[in-house]
Amino acid sequence: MAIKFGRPIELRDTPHRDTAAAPSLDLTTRMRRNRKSEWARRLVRENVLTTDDLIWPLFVVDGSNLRAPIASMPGVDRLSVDQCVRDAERAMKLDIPCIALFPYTEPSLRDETGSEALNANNLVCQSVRAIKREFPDLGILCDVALDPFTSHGHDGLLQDGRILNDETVAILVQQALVQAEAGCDIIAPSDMMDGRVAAIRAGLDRGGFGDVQIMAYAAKYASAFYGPFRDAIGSAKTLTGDKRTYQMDSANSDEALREVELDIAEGADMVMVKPGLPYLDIVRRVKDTFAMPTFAYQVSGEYAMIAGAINNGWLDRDRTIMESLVAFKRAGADGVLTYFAPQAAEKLKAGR
Ligand SMILES: NCc1[nH]cc(CCC(=O)O)c1CC(=O)O
Ligand SMILES: [Mg+2]
Repeated sequence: MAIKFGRPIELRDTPHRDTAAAPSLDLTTRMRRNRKSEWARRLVRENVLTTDDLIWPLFVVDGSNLRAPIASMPGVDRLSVDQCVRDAERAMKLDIPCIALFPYTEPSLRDETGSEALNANNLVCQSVRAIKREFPDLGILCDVALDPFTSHGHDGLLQDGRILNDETVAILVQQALVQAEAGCDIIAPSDMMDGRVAAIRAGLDRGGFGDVQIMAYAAKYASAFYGPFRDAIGSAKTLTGDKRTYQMDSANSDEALREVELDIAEGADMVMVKPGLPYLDIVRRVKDTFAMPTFAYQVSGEYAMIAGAINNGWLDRDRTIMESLVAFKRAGADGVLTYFAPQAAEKLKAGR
């Protein structure tokens, strides 16, 4: 008997037969064959989520040694600067490449024009400096928009019930410069004013920040799913009206391509679609059309829905989180901003 690798070839070549289930349908193709075991599923898996795909948004609040829960985002806290540094350390340990910072501004510091946004020592700038001091290799993304700083909760200047575009852009350029000065790596304009990417790019370049990247919230929809975020930054109660004159209509899709095209032409290095899961069709169109580094934001309301159901025992925690995140990869996203970043990274690092 011929011996190869220690086993009789005749035996090795005997096909495995499941005699108990002799097929009665005459099918050439049976899709289930490739799903028969974990190793076989791994072999044909088309998309994978890794820790490299994650951006973790954090909320900063004044104080020290403080972690203040946010009622509508169970499991997410507002962090004082020192605690923000601790979570930055956690991000480093979990191989999360980048965090995003959002401030809760004291009501007394909010005004009509959002002037605190330009304070080089505001909470965001303090956090960037503190984190960069300890963890220079962690990427930091800062949002550019005025809503955490304005008394009326809008992203731009409000005059006679209208949001001024060009006047707002001039302020956003200053805000971007203040954040770049603090050490921010990625400027992420989330305001949806027209022309802001070009203006910010020019401002950064003039200021000597040619290496600072821009991730444009290019296709950002006027969404009910931002509710918990507005609780977190304290703009929910003060917001007058809604943001439908500058954020996109959720019924539109072609318009997203025009928005993205403009932001790319204006110098965006990366583009974002927001919200996430309800807009995966937009992610796919954007990726297919422009082949740009494309990100999606799984926003606060999406987090609240999933976390709420998990906490009620209605959905399995790990499986739901991982399924929701790989969906972004399947849709063509290169990465996801998600409040589940640490949970997902822990799960990924633990392996299967
Ligand atoms: N312009 C600010 C901004 N940046 C990110 C979000 C939402 C993020 C989330 O819901 O998690 C918002 C809220 C808004 O536009 O009202
Ligand atoms: Mg635009």
